[in-house]
Amino acid sequence: MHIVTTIAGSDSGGGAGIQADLKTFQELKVFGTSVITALTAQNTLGVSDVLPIEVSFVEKQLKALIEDFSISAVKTGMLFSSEIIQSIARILADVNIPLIVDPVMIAKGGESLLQQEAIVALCSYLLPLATIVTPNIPEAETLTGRKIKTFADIQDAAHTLLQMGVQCVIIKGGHLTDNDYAIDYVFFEDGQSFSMQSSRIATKNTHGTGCTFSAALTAFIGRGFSIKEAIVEAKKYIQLAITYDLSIGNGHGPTNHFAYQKYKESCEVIIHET
Ligand SMILES: Nc1ncnc2c1ncn2[C@@H]1O[C@H](COP(=O)(O)OP(=O)(O)O)[C@@H](O)[C@H]1O
Ligand SMILES: Cc1ncc(COP(=O)(O)OP(=O)(O)O)c(N)n1
Repeated sequence: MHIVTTIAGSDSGGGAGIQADLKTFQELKVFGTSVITALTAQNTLGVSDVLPIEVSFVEKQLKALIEDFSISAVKTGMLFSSEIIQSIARILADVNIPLIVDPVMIAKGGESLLQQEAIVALCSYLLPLATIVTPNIPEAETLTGRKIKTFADIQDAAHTLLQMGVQCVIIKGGHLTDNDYAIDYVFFEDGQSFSMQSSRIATKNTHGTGCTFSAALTAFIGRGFSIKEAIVEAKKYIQLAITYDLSIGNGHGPTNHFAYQKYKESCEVIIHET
């Protein structure tokens, strides 16, 4: 059994964070373990409060897992503070486990999930350890300090992130809503790149899409897929999870984790080598 770990915040509403990650891990047949960095009081309408976990206790959770399990991939989501980032980076630097960093910053409703001053720590301590980083467009803008409007801007941002020491950058196009397609752009440290295109689903139920995509990626990497295979399969997982979305709650509903195993053979993702 492949064991994977998520280091992230809890979403009481179950659509994002730790809960989305563990549901994805279960569907993709890996054994999920977790390190909780913060509790959020959250539902489909937004985040009403955040309670960060003490740094020493975040460390204890991660050390407990590393001491006992042979972990085949780790992902990070909501990390909240510079102190939490530095402490987990110190521990992860001593183990050789593929690391997927989803640089979660702001919830859909605009509430902050990462303190502003923690962005420097993310770039200095965690990104150099990352196998893959998965920013959406606003996150890529914040990490690189540059506006992204064109494909050339996306390429520039990816190269800046690669220079920070990341091996592979995926800039997700979910926020580029002026397009009939949801296109994600992938760049590797050796200069290779490709884009993945799927049809854009017209729905408001996209709570937790970023968490779910990066969790699927972590599960496939943990199972031993190549980085490219894992990225394409994770794109199929999120495409189907959004296509068969769940209208739960009164705001942005969650994605559907049951869709992938049922419909994966029929899911089309178009790859363009660039
Ligand atoms: N409406 C949509 N239809 C299809 N795919 C989408 C849609 N919205 C987002 N995606 C996909 O979901 C994944 C997560 O992207 P995004 O929503 O940009 O992340 P985040 O939740 O971090 O903002 C990406 O693969 C993106 O292309
Ligand atoms: C606890 C927690 N972690 C992460 C997020 C953000 O999730 P994301 O997948 O980026 O989805 P939306 O916020 O866009 O729905 C979160 N809300 N809570």
